[in-house]
Amino acid sequence: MNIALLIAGGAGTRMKQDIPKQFLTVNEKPVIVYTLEAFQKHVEIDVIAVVCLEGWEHVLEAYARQFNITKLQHIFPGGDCGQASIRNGIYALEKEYEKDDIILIHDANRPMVSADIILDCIVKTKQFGNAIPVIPCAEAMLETEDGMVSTGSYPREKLKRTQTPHGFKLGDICQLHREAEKAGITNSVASCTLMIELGKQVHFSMGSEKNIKITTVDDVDIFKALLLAKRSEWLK
Ligand SMILES: C[C@](O)(CO)[C@H](O)COP(=O)(O)O
Repeated sequence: MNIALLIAGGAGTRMKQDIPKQFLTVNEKPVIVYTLEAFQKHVEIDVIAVVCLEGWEHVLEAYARQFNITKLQHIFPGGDCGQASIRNGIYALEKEYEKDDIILIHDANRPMVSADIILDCIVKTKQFGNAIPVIPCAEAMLETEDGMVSTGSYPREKLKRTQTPHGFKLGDICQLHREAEKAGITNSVASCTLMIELGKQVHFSMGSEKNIKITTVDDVDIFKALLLAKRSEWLK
């Protein structure tokens, strides 16, 4: 069984909009619906669950009905940070599914995730026990203490930019979060950073520059351009 867990618990403060970024409508469709559709259409995905921002559950249910997202079977409450939201989702799923089931934890605001990225993540998770899609760093990477001036640089060949979905066995990711609770780690940026903070290794799967995370208003423009490019490809 392969389960997609979409994380839609964030209020989207970096976007400076009243509507959380995952519920913003772009070209007449909410961002989260594009993301749901990517997993709905994927033959390898059996079930979709969403960790949802409080107060938006009914909106999500209505969208699922309107856009025929039949694989959406669970909606769980969000937490006060990403780590807490993921923990809520996986602990709830643990009660219903097997330890060896594969879970793909995905940002609800990454609507351009492709079928190939999802498939490669599943294949690598089966092979290595976990998989994190990555892309190279194309720019020079500088360090700073205050965000104003540089304090050093970092070799970009040694860096990878991480994306989602993050693939795990359900039992392993629950175990990781229990270890984090014991160690007092409460606000790791992502499951991959939590793995590393707890001394474990993550394996890489295929990412893409097109698998964007909609965080700022600029990202919405990039998303619109990518949608247009996809549409022109279909029309060819
Ligand atoms: C998980 C993630 O997408 C990996 O790049 C990223 O860390 C999520 O960050 P956010 O702060 O929850 O948007």
